[in-house]
Amino acid sequence: MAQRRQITFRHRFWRRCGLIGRKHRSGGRENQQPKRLTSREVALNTLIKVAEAGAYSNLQLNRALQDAELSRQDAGLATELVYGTIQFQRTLDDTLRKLITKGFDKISPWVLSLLRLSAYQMLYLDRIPPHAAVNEAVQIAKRRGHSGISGMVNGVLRNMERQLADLKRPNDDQDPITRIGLTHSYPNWLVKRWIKVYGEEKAEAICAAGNNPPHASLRVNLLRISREKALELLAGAGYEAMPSPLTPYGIIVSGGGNLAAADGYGKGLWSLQDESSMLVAEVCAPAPGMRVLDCCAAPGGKTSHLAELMNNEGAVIANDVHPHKRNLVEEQAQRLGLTIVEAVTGDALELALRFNADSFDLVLLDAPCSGFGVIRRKPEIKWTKKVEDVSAIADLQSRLIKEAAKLVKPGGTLVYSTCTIERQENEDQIESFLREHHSFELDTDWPGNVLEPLRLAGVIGDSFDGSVQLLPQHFGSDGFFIARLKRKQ
Ligand SMILES: C[S@@+](CC[C@H](N)C(=O)[O-])C[C@H]1O[C@@H](n2cnc3c(N)ncnc32)[C@H](O)[C@@H]1O
Repeated sequence: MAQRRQITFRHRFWRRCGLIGRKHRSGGRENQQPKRLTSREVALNTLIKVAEAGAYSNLQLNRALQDAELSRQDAGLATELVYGTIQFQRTLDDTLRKLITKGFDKISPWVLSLLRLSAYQMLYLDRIPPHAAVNEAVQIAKRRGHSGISGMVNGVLRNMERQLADLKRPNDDQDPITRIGLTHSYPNWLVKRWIKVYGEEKAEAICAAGNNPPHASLRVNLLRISREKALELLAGAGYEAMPSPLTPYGIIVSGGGNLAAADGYGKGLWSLQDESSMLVAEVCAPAPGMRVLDCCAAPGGKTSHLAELMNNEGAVIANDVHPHKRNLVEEQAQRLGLTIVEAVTGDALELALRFNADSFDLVLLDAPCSGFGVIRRKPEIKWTKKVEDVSAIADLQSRLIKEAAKLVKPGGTLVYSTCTIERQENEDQIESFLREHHSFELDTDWPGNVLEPLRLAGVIGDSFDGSVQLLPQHFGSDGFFIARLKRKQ
């Protein structure tokens, strides 16, 4: 169970993406001597909000870090504690249940979060001495609760400290679902589904990869700068930057500061985007002058990439159901100097009422999905999503793809993508759509620079059918499904 985890690694990723930053306050505040929270208290407050209010961990942590004004090192620890505790929640609870034989389910939420947070440090973070984790937890319990609670926290964690070697032994459950679920901390229903589709070995690799911190990547705006020049600029600004092996537009970045605050971002030289996500617009391969519809566009990552690939010539209608997200798309387009993007608001289920049938050369449906391809970024979805959510979202996707198809010209292209690895939302959607829509067929005519790295990595083989399922372990990028369909003439 024990793994050496780099405390500052995750923090660097989120800071680079601009999701974590220090708040700059106006003067005078230092005289008021506000009570400063420790990194563990910041982490605990965040975990409590995520558990009780269903807040997104990344947004909640960002807010908490801005308010707390921790040192870079402490912010790194708080980040590690939040992500690690959420990721390994199942395994931590399983361990705690061995020590708390009665009343585990009645423990109040904040005490449970504190126990999990402390257990995570003791079981997974070799750089933190167990006694330090216990002492900190007891101090927090004293400050927040009464002596009974701090006594209980002390008793459970000291007991854990004594049995640590035994508790860290690898899980050898005979049942592969339970073994994988407990080792990598995933719910059994999810592991069971993935074993059924991918087999035991691949399913385990998916689960392991979902616990790895994501790397930061950016997409170069080739209308403004070449990738080589962008690499030079980044190196000059203190980043370690290297070309993505997956896409000619991508750069993988480590070291340095907040990428979203960096000069090149403001000047529209690049956008922050995962490499798998970049492949979607590349598979669309839009030509300059085309009329393109992005059905579910916000915040505009793929919309802006499409417009860049079109050399800012033609039209990209970027639709999203949420009115407040329209600004996000418009801001992206403006920052990148893309004038052909028109952001609109509406339900994609009604797009055929607003636009003429058969009127777009290319329609992209980057559908809302369960998001299991981005568990590294949002670990709480392991615990919040249920099996019935997958069926409900699959039902919406199948209605969306039928509506999107109505708008594609004869001879035009429909691209369907999701950031999930669920067959029901991916391959099954395409199969059932094609069964009912004989005027469409899967299109294997993908750009060579997209196919080559996928072939080299063995992600696609001779039986490539015009769709791909990227798994998080393939390139260390998000799990994504992409299918390209052609409407027959
Ligand atoms: C996967 S995200 C899209 C990400 C976007 N394509 C990008 O690359 O930045 C899915 C989007 O679908 C939108 N959405 C959900 N249901 C929708 C509907 N019925 N009609 C239109 N948009 C919808 C959500 O608001 C969300 O922004």
